[in-house]
Amino acid sequence: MSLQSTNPTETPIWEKLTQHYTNSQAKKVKDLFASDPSRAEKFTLKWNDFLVDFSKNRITEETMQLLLQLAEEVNLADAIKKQFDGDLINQTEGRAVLHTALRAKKSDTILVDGKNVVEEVYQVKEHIKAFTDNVISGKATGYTGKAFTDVVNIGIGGSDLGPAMVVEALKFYKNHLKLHFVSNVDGDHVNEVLKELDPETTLFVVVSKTFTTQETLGNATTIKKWFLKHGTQEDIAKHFAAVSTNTEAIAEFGIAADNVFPMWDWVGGRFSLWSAVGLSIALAVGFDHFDELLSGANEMDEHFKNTDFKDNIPVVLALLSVWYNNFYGAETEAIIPYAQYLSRFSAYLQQGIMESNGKSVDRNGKRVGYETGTIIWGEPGTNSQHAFFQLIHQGTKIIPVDFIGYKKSLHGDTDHHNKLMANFFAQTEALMNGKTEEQVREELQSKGVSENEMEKLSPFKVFEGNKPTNTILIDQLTPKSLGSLIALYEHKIFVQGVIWNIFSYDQWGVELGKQLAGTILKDIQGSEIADHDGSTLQLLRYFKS
Ligand SMILES: O=P(O)(O)OC[C@H]1O[C@](O)(CO)[C@@H](O)[C@@H]1O
Repeated sequence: MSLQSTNPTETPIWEKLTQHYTNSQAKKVKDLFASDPSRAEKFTLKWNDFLVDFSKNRITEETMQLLLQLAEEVNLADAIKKQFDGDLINQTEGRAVLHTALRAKKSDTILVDGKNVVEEVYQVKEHIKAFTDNVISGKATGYTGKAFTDVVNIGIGGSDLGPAMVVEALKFYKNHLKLHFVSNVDGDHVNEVLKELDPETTLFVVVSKTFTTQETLGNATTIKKWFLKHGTQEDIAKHFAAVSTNTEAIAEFGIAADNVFPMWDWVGGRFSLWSAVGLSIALAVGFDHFDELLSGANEMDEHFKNTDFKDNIPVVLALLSVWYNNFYGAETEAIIPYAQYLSRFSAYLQQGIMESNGKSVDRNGKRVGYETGTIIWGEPGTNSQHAFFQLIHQGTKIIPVDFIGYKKSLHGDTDHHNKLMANFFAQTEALMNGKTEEQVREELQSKGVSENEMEKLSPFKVFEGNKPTNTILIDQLTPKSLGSLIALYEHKIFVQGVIWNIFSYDQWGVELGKQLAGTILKDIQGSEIADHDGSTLQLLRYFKS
């Protein structure tokens, strides 16, 4: 069954939201705090070990009521049900969207074409456990009988970013295996990784949902050639594993059937780290930690599925994002984790969010008349403060920011953690309150600055404030809380897609470039160059000369 197809701008509430936006412009968030002592509490959600404070947004209770009404009018509840039930909501590819089934409970039943996919998921999980236990314990060995020391994940996009992000995020929980990731077709990437490896003790995991991706097949072939300079064709069975829906292509590549992990077409690449695509995660931190990651995601799934929209973290964050994107014209959102371990988190979400909601055609196939997907960017705090926060504080653009931090550190050094978190809290406070001219003058006066100098300097030192932020404060970075955090953003993506009436689970926009690269490769390798525009022709001729 397909999703209801109503454009948000056609809902009765849209006009009211537009008016509400116009009427609320004069209000500053810091004044709203002054007039309402319970504001922080009103706009905070507590769930498991998460605290989500969204009170520093340009919202009132009325704003939230109207946005929640929007969620009703686009029939979000029905859309959520359809997704979890395995309806074919990825209509342009005729597929169900069931990354949630990958972290479902063993007792759950989720039917696709009349078959309970949870049973298959658990069979593959057993396989992942057995395989990773053997590699980690040293029971599985390389072709000379030595235990594995290194693992290389060969994949790109969803077959790289998720595993790479999580392996980095869970570094604290890691075992002795050294993980490497090869994604870029640029030979520098694979060559630099190969320099570090011993063929006798390295395991290669080729991850490609389709097993047709140029970059991944190119890198896998280069690595296979390198390996065959040391081991034999037969030894490949010990050193290569693969994850894909395309089992025939894997067999052709020469990978032993025991080392092949299936994927399903009801899992999108960017939502696939919960499947065998996460093999390198399970290798890096052990199956039990991988399973905890999944259970954290499952708890967020339950929260999302069963909680009233007003208390539902992914729904509330999605509505706030729509508020800024569609009414304030905010084009970007920054995601700033105050956790070095989450250094790849924004890069991972760039694919998740931008590949999903970067669409300009609605579910009726018509060009949308409103803004859709936000541009996502970010780096960990405090580094980002010393890099681009200037623009967020004093630039002309409105950039909503998610601040993600942890109450307890993993390293246990209170001094470091207190300093980090002092910055975390200080930034959201500064972004909201800003600094008035009066405050600037007082400050300058106290430093003995002359009236004349003060006149000149104060405009530059004023901070407008009123910059929106969400604070996501989690108890500690554990596999479980990470699973919940990732799932939170996955559901936020879906809610926004429903509101914008777009298909979030296809990615046709990346196809054209791939096709043209195929044609141009022939131009580069052959003697003739086919017809192109003047610029491309000139560039190709210059490149070949
Ligand atoms: O896993 P595959 O099939 O190699 O695809 C890799 C990536 O390529 C894309 O299809 C497009 O970039 C992504 O959606 C996907 O994650």
